[in-house]
Amino acid sequence: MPSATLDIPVIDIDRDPRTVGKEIDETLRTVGFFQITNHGVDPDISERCWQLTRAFFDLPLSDKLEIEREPGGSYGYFPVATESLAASLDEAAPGDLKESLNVAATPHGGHPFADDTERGLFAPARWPSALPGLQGAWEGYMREMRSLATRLMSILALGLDLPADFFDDKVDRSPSAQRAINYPEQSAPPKEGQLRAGAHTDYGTLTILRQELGRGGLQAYDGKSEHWVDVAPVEGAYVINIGDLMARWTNDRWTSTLHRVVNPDAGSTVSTRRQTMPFFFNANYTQLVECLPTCLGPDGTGKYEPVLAGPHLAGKTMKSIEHTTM
Ligand SMILES: O=C(O)CCC(=O)C(=O)O
Ligand SMILES: [Fe+2]
Repeated sequence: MPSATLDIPVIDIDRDPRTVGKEIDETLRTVGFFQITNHGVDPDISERCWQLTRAFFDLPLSDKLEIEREPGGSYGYFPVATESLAASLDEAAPGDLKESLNVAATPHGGHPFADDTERGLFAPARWPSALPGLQGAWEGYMREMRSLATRLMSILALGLDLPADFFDDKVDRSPSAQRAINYPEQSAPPKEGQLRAGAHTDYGTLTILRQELGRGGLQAYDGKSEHWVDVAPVEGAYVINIGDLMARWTNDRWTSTLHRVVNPDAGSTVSTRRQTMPFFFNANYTQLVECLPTCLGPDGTGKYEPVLAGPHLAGKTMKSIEHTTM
């Protein structure tokens, strides 16, 4: 049952970055989710990408399967129910009622890969021959997302009392990923325990999600009241949350909040198809993630062992695909 106890704020980020950083710090200590407006993303680039993505999901399955995820890979087209996000938290669950398209960031500035896992996180994208405009539209949108993510990281740094450029050299070769999800109409009832997206936390530093106006379903978990709370779509806004790596980096000052996407009411007379586009931003593959200097505990230490960002991410991603019960 959704509850009104937890407020998911809408934050105008086109103000003094230090003030915005402090508001975000407050939010990430409690809710873990917020929405942003005045974010500067070019609306034409965003809209073109959104519409072409809808056209991709409308293609015949055979055209989409042309770029199906390769065994062992984490990019490309995932047909309905081939991934279970709850499995990333070791919960056995049926596959999520969604299909998705997943594209890796292009490598930045020709840096050598540390190993094959890093190479895999930057796997070259494949595009459907039936929709030639899709590649250009996605590349433009991913540039917008990367620049917004970098700006947000600098606001987050200020919120943590760190210099504005603190994260710059720690995320400039980030193996980020753009994903688009289509949650189709549900003509048959879901299986027991089957959701549009099972309860999970995100894995990396930051997620920037565009969702569809008037088609809800995303819910965040409020640990205090033990209720799921709707993240209602707001016109022109992006939903922002942090992932596990960022929570670890901040020594749990900030929360990587559990979230899920619930099924629409059965027998709805209006369309319940829903599209979203989350952009997952990460830290550089070889970045050592150890407690930030402003987040140390009272005894001057952090509670977690340092980890390398890349292998931490790769381990989580594969779990959600390999442990899906179909
Ligand atoms: O589609 C949504 O609203 C959320 C999707 C999500 O949480 C994810 O893909 O990690
Ligand atoms: Fe998520």
